[in-house]
Amino acid sequence: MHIKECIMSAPGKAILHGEHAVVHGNVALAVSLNLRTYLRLQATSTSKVCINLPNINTFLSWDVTKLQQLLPDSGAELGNVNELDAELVRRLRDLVGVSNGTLDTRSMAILAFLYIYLSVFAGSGELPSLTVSVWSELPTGAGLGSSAAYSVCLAAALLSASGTIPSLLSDQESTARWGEVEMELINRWAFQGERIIHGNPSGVDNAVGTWGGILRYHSGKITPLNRVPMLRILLTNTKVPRSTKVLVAGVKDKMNKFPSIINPVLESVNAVSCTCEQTLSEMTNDTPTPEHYNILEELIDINQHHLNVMGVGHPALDTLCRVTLARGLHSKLTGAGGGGCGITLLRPETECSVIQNTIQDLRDCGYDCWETSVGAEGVQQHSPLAVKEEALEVLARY
Ligand SMILES: Nc1ncnc2c1ncn2[C@@H]1O[C@H](COP(=O)(O)OP(=O)(O)OP(=O)(O)O)[C@@H](O)[C@H]1O
Ligand SMILES: C[C@@](O)(CCO)CC(=O)[O-]
Ligand SMILES: [Mg+2]
Repeated sequence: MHIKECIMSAPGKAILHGEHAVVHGNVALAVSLNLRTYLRLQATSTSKVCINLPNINTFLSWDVTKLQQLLPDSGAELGNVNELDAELVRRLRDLVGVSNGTLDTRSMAILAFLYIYLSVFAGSGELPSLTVSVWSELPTGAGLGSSAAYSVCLAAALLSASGTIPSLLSDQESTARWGEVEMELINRWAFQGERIIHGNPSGVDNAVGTWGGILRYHSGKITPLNRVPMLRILLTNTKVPRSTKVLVAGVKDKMNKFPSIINPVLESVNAVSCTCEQTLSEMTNDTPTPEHYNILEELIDINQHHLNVMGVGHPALDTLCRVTLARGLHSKLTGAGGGGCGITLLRPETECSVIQNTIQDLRDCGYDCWETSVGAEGVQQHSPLAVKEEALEVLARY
C-alpha cells in the first residue's frame, strides 16, 4: 500500500469558562494557544508499525502481522467514527497489557494511536508499515489540551496517509489547511482518541485543536467567535500532576451524590460563560472600558469558586489566585483542574512592571509562568521547510 508521508501540527487550548459544565451540556468558551503538537508520519518497508513519543519517553513497535490479527474478519465492521468500538478497545488493551481503569500516560497514548490506526486502515485490505513520531511544546496532562492536540494530529496524519482526506502539499508549498468536510472528519476521529484518553470528553478540546481560534462550544455545536477583543493572558503551570479522566469522573460522582446542589452550580457556570460571551461582544462593538474588564474579572472569580465547589480545585491553584490578586490580577484554573494550569487576565492598562513582578512571584512558588497569545490556527499540514526548526530537529531524530 502506498503511504503518503506528512507533517501535521495542532494547537493546545485554554478554556476561558465552562470546563466540566460543558461535559454536561453547558456552554464553554475556549481559545487556541500558540503552543503546538507536531507529528511526522513516515512510510517504511520494515513490516512494522513504530511510534516515538519523546515527551513521555515512549518508543514502541509492533509487527504489522500481529496488528492484522486484531482486525475482525470483515474489516468493514471497523471505521465507524460515531461510536467507540468496545471490542477493538478490549483487544488493544490485551495487546498493550493494560486493564480497563488504567490511567497510565503511555498506555493511553498508545491505545489512542493504535485505535485510530486500525480503524482508519481496516477497510483498505492490508495494514501499512509506518513510523509516527510526535513531539509537543505543550506540557502533558496540565490542562492545556495536550491529549486533544495529540489526537487531532493522529487523526489528520492517519486519514491523510490512508488517502481518506487529501494530502495538501506539493513540495514547494509551506503550510495548508483542509476544507470544512475534511476538518469535520479529523475532529470526529480526534474525538475517538479523546474518548480513549478521557473516558467522557465533551469534544471542546478537539474542536479547538481542529479549528483553532476562539470558540463557543455547546453540546457538540461549535460557533467560532470571529469578533472578540485582543485578550492578554498569563498562563501558569503549577506542575501538580492530575488526570482529566479522574477529575471528570469525580464531578460526575458529585452530581450523582448531590444533584440538587451540583446541578445549579453547573447552570451558574453556563450563565458565566454566556455573560462572558456577551461582554466580549460588547467590548468588540464598543471600545473596551475598565468596566468591561471589571466584569471579566468578577466572572473569573465566580467561576473559580464554582470549580472549587465541584471539587476540582487544588491548594496550588489557590496559591496562584492569591499571589496574582496581591498584584491586582484575577486567575482561575483552566482545563480539568486538580493542579495543572491556570489563566490570569491582564488588563490593557496593567503595567509591564506588574506583569514582570507577578511572573517572578509565581516562579518563586516553583511554577512555570509566561504570557501567551491566543487564537492560533487549528490543525495544519506543513512541508518540512515550513516546520518550526525545534520541532523538525526533534522529529528528524526518529
Ligand atoms: N506529546 C504527547 N505525546 C504522547 N502522549 C501525549 C502527548 N500529549 C498528551 N498525550 C496523552 O494525553 C494524556 C494527557 O491527557 P489529559 O487529558 O489528562 O491532559 P491534558 O489534555 O493535557 O489536559 P486537559 O484535558 O485538562 O486540557 C497523556 O497521559 C498522554 O496519554
Ligand atoms: C474538564 C473538561 O471540561 C475540559 C478539559 O480540558 C473535559 C471536557 O470538556 O472534555
Ligand atoms: Mg485532555
